[in-house]
Amino acid sequence: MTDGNGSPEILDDRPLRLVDVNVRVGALPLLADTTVTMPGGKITVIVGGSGAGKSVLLRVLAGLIPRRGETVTWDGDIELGGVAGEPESKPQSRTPRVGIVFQQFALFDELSPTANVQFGIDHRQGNATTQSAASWLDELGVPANRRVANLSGGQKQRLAIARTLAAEPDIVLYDEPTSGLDAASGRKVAELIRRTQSKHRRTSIVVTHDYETLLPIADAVLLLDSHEKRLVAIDREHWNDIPDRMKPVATGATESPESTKTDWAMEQADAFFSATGSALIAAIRLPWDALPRFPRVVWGLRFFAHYLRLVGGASAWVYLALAGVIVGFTTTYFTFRFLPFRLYTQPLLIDELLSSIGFALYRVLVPVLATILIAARCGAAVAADVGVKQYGGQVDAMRTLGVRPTAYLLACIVLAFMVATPALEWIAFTAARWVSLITFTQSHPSIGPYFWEQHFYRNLDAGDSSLGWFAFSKGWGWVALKNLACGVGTGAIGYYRGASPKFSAGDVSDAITSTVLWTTLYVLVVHFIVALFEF
Ligand SMILES: Nc1ncnc2c1ncn2[C@@H]1O[C@H](COP(=O)(O)OP(=O)(O)OP(=O)(O)O)[C@@H](O)[C@H]1O
Repeated sequence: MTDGNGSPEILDDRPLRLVDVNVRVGALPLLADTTVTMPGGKITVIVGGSGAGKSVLLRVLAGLIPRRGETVTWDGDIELGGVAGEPESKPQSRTPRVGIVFQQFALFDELSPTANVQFGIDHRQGNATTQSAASWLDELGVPANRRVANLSGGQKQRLAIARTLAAEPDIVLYDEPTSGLDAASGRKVAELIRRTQSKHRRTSIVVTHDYETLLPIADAVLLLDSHEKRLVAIDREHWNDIPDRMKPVATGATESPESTKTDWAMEQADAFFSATGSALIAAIRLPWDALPRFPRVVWGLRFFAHYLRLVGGASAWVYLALAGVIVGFTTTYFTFRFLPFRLYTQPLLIDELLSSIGFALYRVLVPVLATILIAARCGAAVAADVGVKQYGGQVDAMRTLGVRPTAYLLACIVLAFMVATPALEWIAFTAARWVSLITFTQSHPSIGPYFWEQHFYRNLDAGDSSLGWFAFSKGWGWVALKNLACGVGTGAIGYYRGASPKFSAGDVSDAITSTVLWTTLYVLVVHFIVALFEF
């Protein structure tokens, strides 16, 4: 949808209207039967005491909280643009899009400032080229050649604003835009919001308790009254009274009544069944959700490269090679070292033992060891990456840009595991067979490497060894099956544990721990089940 100039049509003059909206946290209301209109093309500042529910309301407006959310629930109507029933209301040509500038910025740390803005541009509504990423950075005064992690708080804030505006939303929500900034920087951010709002004509809604800094840029002010549980419009002549009306919510006002042991047990059982149900649904949906249907192919490839580096990077090669060295040495050295009645049995069994070692390493030991190590190391890495993105708001930022997080994250993670798991296992097996050869020739100097080679591969020989042992030997299909089943499952568990709601850094750490637990258990079960059919 574009205007006459080829730029996307912006529904800039449409009001945002809440009709009979109720918002609850658990059983306790934050908003009750609230009907209010926020003017289109203007800045509305929503103020309220600490804990009144401003951030929850903003997330409801951004579409980030479903009506029947886990803790927060809401009902009523939110009309984004166009007031139903009013004669002057224009017909709505498309669903208006809401952009949000998150309190904690929600920037992609692994991308450059330019790439962060480009992500917004590439996922905007409509295809017309308007402003480039470089000119957005220039306009908002963000250095392009610095890592995102090294930007100051104010620069990150401006970059977050640039990314949100670059996606050309119809309505821009700002969550506590001056929090964490000193008074001078706060004023600069307020001026910036005013300036960009005048230039880009978006309906802007700013949620804050820093009324002193943000009231000067307000066209309208709403107070989130925590006693009446309503949004109350404050006329300009009463703006001076706002500090008196912004009482913090009394401690315990939103706390549940003291819970009993039975309640606690019920909650735990509820949480268990709900988690099990979600896991089952996720497992059923996995083939569909993990299909690489990228909204933009170039971004799909970028996320794939990121996860391939994370899962199959150089440190993983070294890790798996070391594991191969250890398993290659122990199997070869100790088999002969502790052979009973060695003097008599070794001459009889030496060739059989070598071919058994080769078979066991290739079909069982290296696959089990490698996939367990991959599950722990790479599963944890993915859970940490996605967990930080969930906690830091990047997953929500994707949603507000109209991108399903599974499209880039889950699909790319699963693909990365499908590529990296066989490659890492090949590294482990290669290390194991070389070390087995060295160990054998060192411990049996009179026999030599030719004997080892003749017998180590005997049970694996598929008749064509010209293209390498891993993929063209007997039973490689079983090895590949175990690799893929373990890789896909590990990636999916890491993603879903990371993407579950996170309210603290501790939740991220819990997700990593539980990922290691579940992925390693899962891998053991896969090997057990496959072994029943394989042997
Ligand atoms: N997921 C959740 N689970 C339980 N309680 C929640 C959740 N999210 C918000 N709350 C509760 O809802 C209330 C409103 O929270 P919210 O973060 O919206 O307040 P706020 O007005 O933004 O406060 P502040 O200005 O201090 O950030 C608080 O009592 C908070 O503890």
